[in-house]
Amino acid sequence: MVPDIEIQNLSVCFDTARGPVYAVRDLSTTFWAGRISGVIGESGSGKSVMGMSLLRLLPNTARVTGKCFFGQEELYSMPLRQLRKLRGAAIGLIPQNPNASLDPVMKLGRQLTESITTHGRRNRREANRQAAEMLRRFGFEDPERILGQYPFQMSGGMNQRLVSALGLACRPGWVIADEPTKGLDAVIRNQVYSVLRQIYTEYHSSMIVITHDLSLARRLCDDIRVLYMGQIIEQGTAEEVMDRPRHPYTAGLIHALPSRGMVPIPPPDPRRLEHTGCPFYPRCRQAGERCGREKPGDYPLPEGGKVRCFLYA
Ligand SMILES: Nc1ncnc2c1ncn2[C@@H]1O[C@H](COP(=O)(O)OP(=O)(O)OP(=O)(O)O)[C@@H](O)[C@H]1O
Ligand code: NI
Repeated sequence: MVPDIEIQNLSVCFDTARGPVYAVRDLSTTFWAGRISGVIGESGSGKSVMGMSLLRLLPNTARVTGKCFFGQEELYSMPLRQLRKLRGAAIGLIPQNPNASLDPVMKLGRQLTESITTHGRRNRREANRQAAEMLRRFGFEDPERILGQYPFQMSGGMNQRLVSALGLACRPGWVIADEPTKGLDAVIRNQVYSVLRQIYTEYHSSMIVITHDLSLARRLCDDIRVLYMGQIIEQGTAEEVMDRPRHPYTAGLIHALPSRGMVPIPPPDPRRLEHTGCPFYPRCRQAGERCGREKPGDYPLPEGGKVRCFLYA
C-alpha cells in the first residue's frame, strides 16, 4: 500500500542578507494516495519549496520546521541514509529546472540507468531497456541514440522531457512533478499530459503536480490546492476550484487566463500594506474591514473543499 503524504505545520524560512524570508508558513495538508493533486499559485508562492521539502532537497540556508508523515515514517527528521532509499524509488521527482538536475558531464544513458539500478536491483541490460521504454513514451523515437548523448546536446524542451523520464524511471509510487510542461509547445505539452496520465493508470502512481499551466491542472488533476504567500488559501476538486473558484485570489488567477478575459489581479493598494489580517488583503477587491484586522480560518465548503476567506465564514 502506498501511504498518503501528510504535512503538518510546515514552515520554511530562508536566512538571507536582507533578513528572514518565509517561503512557506504553517502549512498543513494531506496529499491522498491514489490521486493526482495539483498545486497552483503565482511565482514565488512557495510551490517548489513545499515540493522540495518532501525530499529534503532545499538548500542549507532553508530552516524547516514541522512534520511530514509518509506512512509511519517522518520525512523531515529521518536519517538521510534512509531518505535516500525513498528518493526516486518510493517518491520520484520531476524537478523544475532540468539543466540544474542533469549532470552535464555524464551521458544521458548512464544517468537514467544509474537511477534505475541503484534502486531497482536490476541488471544493466534490463535498466537500459526500461530507460529506452520510458524515453519512447516521452516521444524520443530513437532512444538508443539519446542515451549516448550529453545534456548540452539537447534542446531545453528535450531536457525537460528527459528529466520527466528520469523521475518516472523507477516507477515510484509517488511522483512530485514541478512544472513538467514548462517551456514546451502545445503538442509536446499534450504528450507530457498523456504520459503522466498513462503512468497514473498503469503504475497507479500518486502524484503532486506543481504547475502554472491551469488547463493541465484542470484536465490532469483530481484535486487542486491554491498557494498564496506560502499558505493554502483554497482547495477542492479540480472541477470545483477551476469552474467555481471561491477565493478572490483563485478567481483572479483564473480570470487572468487569456481564455477567461485576461483580467489581471490588481497590484497591492499601498494604503493597505500595513495590516494584521488576511495575506491577500492589500490586493483584494472584495476585502471588508475585518480582512485587514483578522486572519481568516479555513472554512469548509458544502462540496467538500475548503477556503481561507471571510466571505465563506
Ligand atoms: N534559496 C533561496 N534563498 C532565498 N529565498 C528563496 C530560496 N528559494 C526560494 N526562495 C524564496 O521562497 C519563496 C518561494 O519560492 P518557490 O520557488 O517555492 O516559489 P514557486 O511558487 O515555486 O515559484 P515559481 O512558480 O516561480 O516556480 C520565494 O519568495 C523565493 O524568493
Ligand atoms: Ni517553482
